[in-house]
Amino acid sequence: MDIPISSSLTLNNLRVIKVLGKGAMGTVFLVHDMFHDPSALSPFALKAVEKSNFSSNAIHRRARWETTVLSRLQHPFLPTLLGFTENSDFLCYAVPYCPGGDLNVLRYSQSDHVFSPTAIRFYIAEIVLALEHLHSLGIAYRDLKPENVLVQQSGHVTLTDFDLSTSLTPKKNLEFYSDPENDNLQPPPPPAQPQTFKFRQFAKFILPNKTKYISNTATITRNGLRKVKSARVSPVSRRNRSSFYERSNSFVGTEEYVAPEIVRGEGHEFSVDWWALGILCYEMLYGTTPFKGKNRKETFRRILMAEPEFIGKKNDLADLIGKLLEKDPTRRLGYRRGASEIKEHEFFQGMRWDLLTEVVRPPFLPLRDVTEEVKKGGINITEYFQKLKAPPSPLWSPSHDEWTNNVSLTEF
Ligand SMILES: Nc1ncnc2c1ncn2[C@@H]1O[C@H](COP(=O)(O)OP(=O)(O)OP(=O)(O)O)[C@@H](O)[C@H]1O
Repeated sequence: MDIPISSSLTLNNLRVIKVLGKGAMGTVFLVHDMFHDPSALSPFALKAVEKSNFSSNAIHRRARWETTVLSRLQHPFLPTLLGFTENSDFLCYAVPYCPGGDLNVLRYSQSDHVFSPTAIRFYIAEIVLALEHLHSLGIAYRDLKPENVLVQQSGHVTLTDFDLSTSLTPKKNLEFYSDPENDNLQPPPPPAQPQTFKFRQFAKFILPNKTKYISNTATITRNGLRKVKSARVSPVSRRNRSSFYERSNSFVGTEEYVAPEIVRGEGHEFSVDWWALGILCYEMLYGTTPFKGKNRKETFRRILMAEPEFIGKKNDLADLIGKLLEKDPTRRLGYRRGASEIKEHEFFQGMRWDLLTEVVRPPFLPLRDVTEEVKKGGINITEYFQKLKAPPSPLWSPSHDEWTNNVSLTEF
């Protein structure tokens, strides 16, 4: 069953099934449209960013930038913007729901907390195609990590979280974009065409429940699962910018995943994503990142100085990782010819890149559906937000836009 969703969301029609996750920017809900989809056959993810968090302007810029990026994406391994709306207190946007959790959760569900080389080959190949598409649009992702690789109902991947991405190509190719590091903010253009939701039958969630923060950079879930948070360091001013080929000097990303050129504060470009891909491969293979130190300072020192350690006989995967973790970005695999260089590596020998989307038996498939959760009922998202504000005034009426600036989203 396909349900057309218009680019403009009607918040009053949305019912929250559950909270999917929270990040630095906002809360992501699983919702369904009570008007178009009363049985919740096609739930979708709604990210709500609270405008009272916009104090420094940085979150505001990044949220708008993320919607702008999402509105341009048309790729099977990247999300599409299904709808967008905002009022005085919230900015909300909808993307397809990924019921399989993220690669971090999935890795912890494996024996020994590592993936088989076959699974790594599948996931990394899809991520390479997603990054290739982003780079072709002039977007460096800059936040690749297992937590940002979600698993769709089909078992294929979707990258999420584009607020740290940036445009690196000439502005003439990016006329709709407003890079968060520039002042020129534009509202996102509507999705190119009405999107449709496919009927989804779920079997199992692998999402963690509540998380408990242990530091600025990591959380531990109830299952003892480690979840790395983005190490967001304020952007520094740009340098070394040529009119044709822009380089970003922002210091962004998750500390164990940041490339040496970012640590050094040098300008960086698309190859930071190929570095992060190397870290991701390593973590999927060994269950730990290669340069992790006791603290951020030591991690950064190791990123700059240490070589990755490989266990056992060096194979194609280890060779690929070594070439992606080249400290000099100009010698890193992917620097000269982008994704093509990575696709040509021996690890991917025999890979039918054009048929990846056709793979019907990916390594893991989400198993359980959300029927039970939907049966429990949900809450109208407008009511949800209203519950979070200060006690309503006697003059309050549901038709008024009454959200205050001080509400904070919490789990219900
Ligand atoms: N489409 C989706 N389907 C299922 N879960 C999702 C989806 N999008 C986001 N989530 C969940 O919500 C969490 C937070 O989402 P997201 O990373 O986009 O928020 P954020 O505020 O930008 O986070 P961060 O602090 O990492 O920047 C994700 O880690 C994931 O668990």
